[in-house]
Amino acid sequence: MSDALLQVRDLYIGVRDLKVVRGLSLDVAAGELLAVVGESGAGKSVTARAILGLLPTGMTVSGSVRLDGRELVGAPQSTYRQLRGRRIAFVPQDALSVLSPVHTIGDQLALAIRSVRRVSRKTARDNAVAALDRVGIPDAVRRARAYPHEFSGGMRQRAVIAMATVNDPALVIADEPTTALDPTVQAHILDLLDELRRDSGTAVMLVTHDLAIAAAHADRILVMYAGRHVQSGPIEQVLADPRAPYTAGLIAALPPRESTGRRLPAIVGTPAMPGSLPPGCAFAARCPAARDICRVEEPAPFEIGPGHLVSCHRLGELPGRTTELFEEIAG
Ligand SMILES: Nc1ncnc2c1ncn2[C@@H]1O[C@H](COP(=O)(O)OP(=O)(O)OP(=O)(O)O)[C@@H](O)[C@H]1O
Repeated sequence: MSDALLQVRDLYIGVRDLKVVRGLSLDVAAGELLAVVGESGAGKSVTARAILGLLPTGMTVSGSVRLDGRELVGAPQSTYRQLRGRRIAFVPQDALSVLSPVHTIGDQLALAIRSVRRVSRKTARDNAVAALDRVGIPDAVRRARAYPHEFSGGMRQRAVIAMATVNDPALVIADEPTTALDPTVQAHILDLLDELRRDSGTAVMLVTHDLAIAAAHADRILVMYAGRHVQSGPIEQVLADPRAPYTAGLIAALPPRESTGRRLPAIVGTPAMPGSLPPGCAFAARCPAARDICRVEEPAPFEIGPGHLVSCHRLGELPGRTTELFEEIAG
């Protein structure tokens, strides 16, 4: 059994009669950054929220989620309340959804600190200012007295990261933390997450639809499609050898590094949705390599190298460079 900090096994998430995540397994090791990538509707956000115990009412979870070896599926809300902000923390896309509009940023941080550590108000306040300073908020003493709506989007996201990391969690789950921000601010926030990870050894599970972000920041990657595992492994290996056609299609659609490069088409068609999943591999309808078996049976993850898994029936029969599958479409 792996001794990862976070172990998710055979996770199913349902809403009404639909299964939006189907048999997903993943690990996050201490100190690493796992990027979870896939198109809209792949189930990235609900997976993140299931791990945090933050799914909306009405959604059901089965399988296993272990943090520090402790099972969380089926645990009472009191267990999650104990863990969140201490061992595991959340950075959502929308900072305003986690910041209180009626308290200053400094007060919110000080409260978070005092909920975990027995320190005086003054010490909590000083630590709050230090936390804002650490995430690059200028003039932190003054800014600690401001309310969330007085911050820019980028500064608010920094404040949320300060809040998430102030009690030194082992794992931060960040769900599209930069999607709402302009590209320069995005880069600063991602660099900040890298920096915090380097300085304090916090593991990060980063949910993103942007493969370029994963390529630049992740140690390992998990590619999802229609609630299922497609490919996972060390980032360099997955990028260099995207064995699953869906991964290859995502890579083929990345803008070229040099402006002279030829931009390849994105994967044709629209993502499969939980209400209308075909039998077999959910990607088959969009996959240039699909054969009969793909339309009948769902592929299971197969280990092609240490910690490198691919879910594809055509695994052994594809061209050496799988991105070619998509170049052919380009004509
Ligand atoms: N509160 C909800 N009620 C019903 N269905 C939901 C709810 N939240 C998500 N879903 C459904 O679950 C599936 C997975 O959604 P999820 O948000 O996890 O996808 P995602 O990969 O994060 O995509 P995106 O990048 O668009 O957020 C989708 O089909 C979505 O419609």
